[in-house]
Amino acid sequence: MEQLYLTVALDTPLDTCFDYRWQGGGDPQPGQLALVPFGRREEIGLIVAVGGRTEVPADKLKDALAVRLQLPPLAARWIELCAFAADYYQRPLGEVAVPALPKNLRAAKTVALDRALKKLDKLAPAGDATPADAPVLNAAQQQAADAISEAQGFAPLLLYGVTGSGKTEVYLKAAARVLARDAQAQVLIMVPEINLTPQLEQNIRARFPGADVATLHSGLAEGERGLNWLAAHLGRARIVLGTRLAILASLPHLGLIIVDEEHDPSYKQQEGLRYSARDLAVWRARQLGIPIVLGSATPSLETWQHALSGRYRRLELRERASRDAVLPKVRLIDMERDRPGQGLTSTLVSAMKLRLERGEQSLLYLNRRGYAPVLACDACGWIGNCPRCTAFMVLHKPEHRMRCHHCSLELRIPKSCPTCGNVDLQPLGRGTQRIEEGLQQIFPQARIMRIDADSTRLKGSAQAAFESVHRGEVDILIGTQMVAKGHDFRNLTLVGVLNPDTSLFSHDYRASERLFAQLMQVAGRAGRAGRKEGGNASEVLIQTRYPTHPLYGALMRHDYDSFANGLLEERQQAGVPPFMYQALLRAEARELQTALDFLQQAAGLQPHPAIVINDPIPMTITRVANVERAQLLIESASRPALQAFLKSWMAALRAMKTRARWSLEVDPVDI
Ligand SMILES: Nc1ncnc2c1ncn2[C@@H]1O[C@H](COP(=O)(O)OP(=O)(O)OP(=O)(O)O)[C@@H](O)[C@H]1O
Ligand SMILES: [Zn+2]
Repeated sequence: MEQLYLTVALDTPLDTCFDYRWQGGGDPQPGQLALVPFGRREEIGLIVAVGGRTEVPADKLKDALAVRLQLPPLAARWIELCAFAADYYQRPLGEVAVPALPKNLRAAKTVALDRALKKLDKLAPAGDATPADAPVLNAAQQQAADAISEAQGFAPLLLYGVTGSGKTEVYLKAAARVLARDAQAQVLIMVPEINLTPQLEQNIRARFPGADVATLHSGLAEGERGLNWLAAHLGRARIVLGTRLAILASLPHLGLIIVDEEHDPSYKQQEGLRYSARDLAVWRARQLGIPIVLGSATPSLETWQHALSGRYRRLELRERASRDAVLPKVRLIDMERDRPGQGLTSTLVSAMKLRLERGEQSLLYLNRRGYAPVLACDACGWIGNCPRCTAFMVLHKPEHRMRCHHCSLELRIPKSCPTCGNVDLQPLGRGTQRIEEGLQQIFPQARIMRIDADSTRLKGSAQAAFESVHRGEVDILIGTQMVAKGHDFRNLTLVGVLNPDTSLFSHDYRASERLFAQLMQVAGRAGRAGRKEGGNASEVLIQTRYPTHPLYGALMRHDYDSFANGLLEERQQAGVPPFMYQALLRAEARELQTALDFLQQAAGLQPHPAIVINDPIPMTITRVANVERAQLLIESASRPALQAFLKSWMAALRAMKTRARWSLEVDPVDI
């Protein structure tokens, strides 16, 4: 028999694939997984080619140890998707494809894989229970759903619908049609946060009792994640609901992609392979020639620009869906006139009181967790800095700790000032914990709940918290952006926004886009069910020192269109994305100078006429966990030119000798 060689992609920074001899029999296919010796370890890799020849000399060639023949190969289309991502984000194929697989499948032993396959085999197919009733779509929803179903081939559609306009129903209708048309078709529905999956999952299962539904997100236990991944890969799961990592799932019969809240920053992976799941989703839809729906009340400027230029088709839902529901009235509270006590103005307190009397819920939004952002000494001016970062230690009172939000260091709260001994240390500013404490004093009878990253550390606690809000066991909810998006609160008629001003004057040109989206989203949690008999009109109260700022003006008018158009004009004049393409080279070292020197050298490697290479600068938070960090911004008006430059530049960077650790990010969002 002819000798077989496997070309295998491995999860390593070396930008190449590796050949192995295969003497094990069977019929290994590209797209299957192989266990191979690599250095001193054994690793699972993806077989990208199987052939009868290799360039590697016989004495250098090693044997592959095993091939997972029981696992049907990943489709060529899937490998192409990974190869595209690898190419675009300047990574080797193996660093994209292998980590995209669930851990259980990548294990050196096959117990977990075999068990999962057996379990799936035995699992009864989804039943034929009667689907839950769907509301009758309104005319705008119907039109949007029709447009999606009628789309032929690759069709990017922006579903631009105000908060509470019933975008979910449009997704479900479009999904139902795809599933009905083709007995194998699969639909991928993506949401930005794990917290949003349970509510939607329940909804989907009730609506599609005959279809297998699989969820994919980082909150799942390994076993379950492996099982769900396999269900998708084997074509069993007809609907896959997931967060950003689901974009790299194997879906051999994918017929429709839906990206809910497409503007959400969570779609951007911020470590390792820094990909945009939304951008990859669009690429995947194009590759497969299928429709993709990007849904949002506040589309990203990138998507908005594509809709304006006609590359994406815009479908609109201008009205709220529930009977009698209208968008809430937005009012600004001038904090110079109505001075807050405990962080809350009297206007806001009265509005909350009214809700309590009527048995309606209020939501307070403050994007800052902890008790106070800093602890200080009035006597000598000492401030509680993190010893390892250029950042303050955040006071966490219920946990009796000072915490650094950058390196996670925890310290005891000092009883007295470390410099002068003063025992009267003052917390400055307010986080969610301190607001919660104030609320308990103002409304001792009210049921108050705080939802933020600290209150929901335990697995399942976030879901439990949201469920109790939905059940009406909470009168006042205080939270960070976790509570702002997506949730369909039915009895909430007041939203109070605390302290949004800090983002108004940020040096980051994306800050106002983000702030506006956040405020519109959180405002959108109020008044979704329509006005009850004798109930309050829903309202949003924003505490600000800048009541005349145009951003707030646009917010009061619920006018995303002109706000977005205005921002796009500014961006075009300033020559920033989406009118410019960027990449960011980051370097870290013990000494800042080492990082800066590396970047300086990198900047001088290859001048290029279509590329602007800026000066290296220290990052805003320069030191994190005793590591100094600097960055270098690369820009070009042409994406292909930038891509071509990065390719050869990366090769040159890899050849450089430096003590700095570095990484490249394409389309960075935090600069
Ligand atoms: N045609 C309809 N008739 C009556 N109620 C509807 C209809 N469509 C949707 N709804 C209800 O309207 C509410 C809001 O819908 P949904 O949560 O889908 O809004 P959304 O557009 O996703 O909003 P957001 O952008 O704020 O997440 C839900 O409670 C939903 O059940
Ligand atoms: Zn720190």
